[in-house]
Amino acid sequence: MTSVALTIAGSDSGGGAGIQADLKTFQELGVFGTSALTAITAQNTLGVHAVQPVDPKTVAAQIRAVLDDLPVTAIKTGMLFSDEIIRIVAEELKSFPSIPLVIDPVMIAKGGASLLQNEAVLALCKQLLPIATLITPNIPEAEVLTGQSIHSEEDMEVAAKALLSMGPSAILLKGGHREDVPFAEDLFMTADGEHFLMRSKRIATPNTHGTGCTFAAAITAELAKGHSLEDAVVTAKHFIHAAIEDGIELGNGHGPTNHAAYRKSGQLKTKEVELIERN
Ligand SMILES: Nc1ncnc2c1ncn2[C@@H]1O[C@H](COP(=O)(O)OP(=O)(O)O)[C@@H](O)[C@H]1O
Ligand SMILES: Cc1ncc(COP(=O)(O)O)c(N)n1
Repeated sequence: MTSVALTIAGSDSGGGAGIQADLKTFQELGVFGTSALTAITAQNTLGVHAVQPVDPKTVAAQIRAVLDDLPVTAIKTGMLFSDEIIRIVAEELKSFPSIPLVIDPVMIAKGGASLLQNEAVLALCKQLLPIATLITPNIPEAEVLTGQSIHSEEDMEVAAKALLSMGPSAILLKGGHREDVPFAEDLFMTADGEHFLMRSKRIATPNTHGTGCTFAAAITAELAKGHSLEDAVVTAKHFIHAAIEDGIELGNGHGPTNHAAYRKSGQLKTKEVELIERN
């Protein structure tokens, strides 16, 4: 049977991040992608030029239209932009508690533009984190959500525990922004206390536009196919590593990753991704 995933996110006209990255990733992993658009951004590899949020009622109507008819088996959220959109998304999703929900708490684009209004952070914490199967903050997002600064593996562990206390079942704290270390290391931790690190070589490239969206979409696709959360995050790490390694030279700024790289490699699990168990 065809697996179906839903992404609730913003549009990136440049095609590297947002809903476009999510749908390409779903397709590459053999999952039928559906979407609910939260905002239109005029964006390219150099930055965000304009943001037009979608009317919250229209966001809700898109979610309902998809979930009332199609057999969605995993949902992801990306750019949500406002308090009103977050509240209405949470309200809609509360009726579907059995569908795994991945929340990527998107806040700031690589070029520095805000994709989440400051006053919406509280709604994100109160309305969405408690119903999430997994949250996937990067380091700056985890710093905003916890109010703690993160500079080391130990800081990542403390922040992950603080974020789990806000209610999600699990967290994947992405370490891509720790440019002081030669590896790209992400910490996975569940509310049940399981945790491991996923470490890969840091690739020297400016082409990292949409890495967070693509990573969370790959996890969602794997969950939609019925894989466990642990297997989904590991496969997604291989997917994003291949996509960054084979990045595409497009535009004059932060170019996109290559969503097709993992499939083209024959879904090869590279030795460059190392799992480090912790207890
Ligand atoms: N230069 C890089 N080389 C290899 N992996 C990277 C690189 N930058 C980010 N990653 C990985 O890409 C994923 C997304 O990471 P991150 O950049 O932290 O998130 P975001 O795109 O949300 O800011 C993580 O698995 C991270 O470890
Ligand atoms: C519409 C939209 N959503 C999300 C991102 C974040 O992208 P990144 O993964 O590069 O942080 C973005 N730039 N645009």
